[in-house]
Amino acid sequence: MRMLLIHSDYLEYEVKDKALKNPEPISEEQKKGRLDEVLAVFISVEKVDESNPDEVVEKAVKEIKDVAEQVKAERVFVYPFAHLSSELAKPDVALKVLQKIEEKLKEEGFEVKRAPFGYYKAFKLSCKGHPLAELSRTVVPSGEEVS
Ligand SMILES: NCC(=O)N[C@H]1[C@@H](O)[C@H](n2cnc3c(N)ncnc32)O[C@@H]1CO
Repeated sequence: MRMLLIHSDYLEYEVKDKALKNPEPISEEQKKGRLDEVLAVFISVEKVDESNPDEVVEKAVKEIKDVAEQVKAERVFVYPFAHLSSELAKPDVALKVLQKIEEKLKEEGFEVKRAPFGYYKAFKLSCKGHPLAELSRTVVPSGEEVS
């Protein structure tokens, strides 16, 4: 899994078109979303993660929590982003992984939004620009190597 973490004044998105034949069903309300004072986490779930999705969820949540504590962010935006890897996991595995990351971050006490899966979306992002505002992390199941 590849993650790009951007500490932001805000992230807002608007769903445009379907990017998959069967995107995640969403309500009218989910077609637009915004969070202020947020750690935006753009995530590409990778094929290597399919060998142990639950473990990669645990590792990702640990990394996100660690960065959020460092930058003092109480909100996290989980954003599916198929552009950080050339070896993507299948959509059904990727969606489940992203849903579990959202759920675990909420259990940790964060306010969390997750952008809809399987769509092209317009988005606006305001990066804060401090030294820890732009970070990347890679997590893989144990025993797998990072390519
Ligand atoms: N920016 C627009 C977009 O990325 N759209 C992506 C994601 O929302 C989602 N998606 C599909 N596979 C994956 C994956 N392995 N990891 C993350 N998202 C995925 O499906 C869309 C088409 O790939």
